[in-house]
Amino acid sequence: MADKIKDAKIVFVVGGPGSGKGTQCEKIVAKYGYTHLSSGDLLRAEVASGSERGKQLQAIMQKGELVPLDTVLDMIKDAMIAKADVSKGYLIDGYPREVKQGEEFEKKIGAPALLLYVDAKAETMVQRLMKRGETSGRADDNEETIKKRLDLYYKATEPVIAYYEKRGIVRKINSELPVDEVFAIVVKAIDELK
Ligand SMILES: Nc1ncnc2c1ncn2[C@H]1C[C@H](O)[C@@H](COP(=O)(O)OP(=O)(O)O)O1
Ligand SMILES: [Mg+2]
Repeated sequence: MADKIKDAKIVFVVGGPGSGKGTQCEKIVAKYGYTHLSSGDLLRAEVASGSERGKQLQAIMQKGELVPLDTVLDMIKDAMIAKADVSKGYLIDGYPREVKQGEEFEKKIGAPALLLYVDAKAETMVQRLMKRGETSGRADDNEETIKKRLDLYYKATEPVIAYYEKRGIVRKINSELPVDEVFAIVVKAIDELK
């Protein structure tokens, strides 16, 4: 099973909260038929199921903290295997959140072909999240948690970008631009893969 995954392209989509990862992933799915796996969405689905594990996860996410590494990785791997027969590629959205998560992913699943670095200014991210919070129903889209998530992003996740930059697979995407202009840059990066 894991062998099948190895043949598909793996794209890490990394960026701060509210930078526009989900928005761009949706467009990539429509154009390229990739499988979109948002670690946050997988976790929120577990919370919504009302399971005991979900309750523990919710408490962690509400504080803006990172959930245990193995939990997220197992969920991603299961979801990848479930799509292995039909998937042309995988968008791993919101993961790795820290360098260690990237290392574990590569040990258990495979190496990414590309890292899309969705880059927006902190003020932009805060504005977008506050707006999204009006309708998202997400427990972490509030001012206090947003600040913690941003701090953690700069501390834990930015080193991930530096780590993969050394391998030459990082493409920086200016996500301050309007959605379609951002996507035009994304398309160039993905087309390079072929
Ligand atoms: N380029 C862009 N210009 C303006 N708004 C954008 C944008 N990209 C995303 N948004 C909006 C859509 C959402 O309401 C909010 C957060 O986007 P998102 O895709 O949910 O971010 P993420 O998945 O990185 O947390 O910002
Ligand atoms: Mg998202």
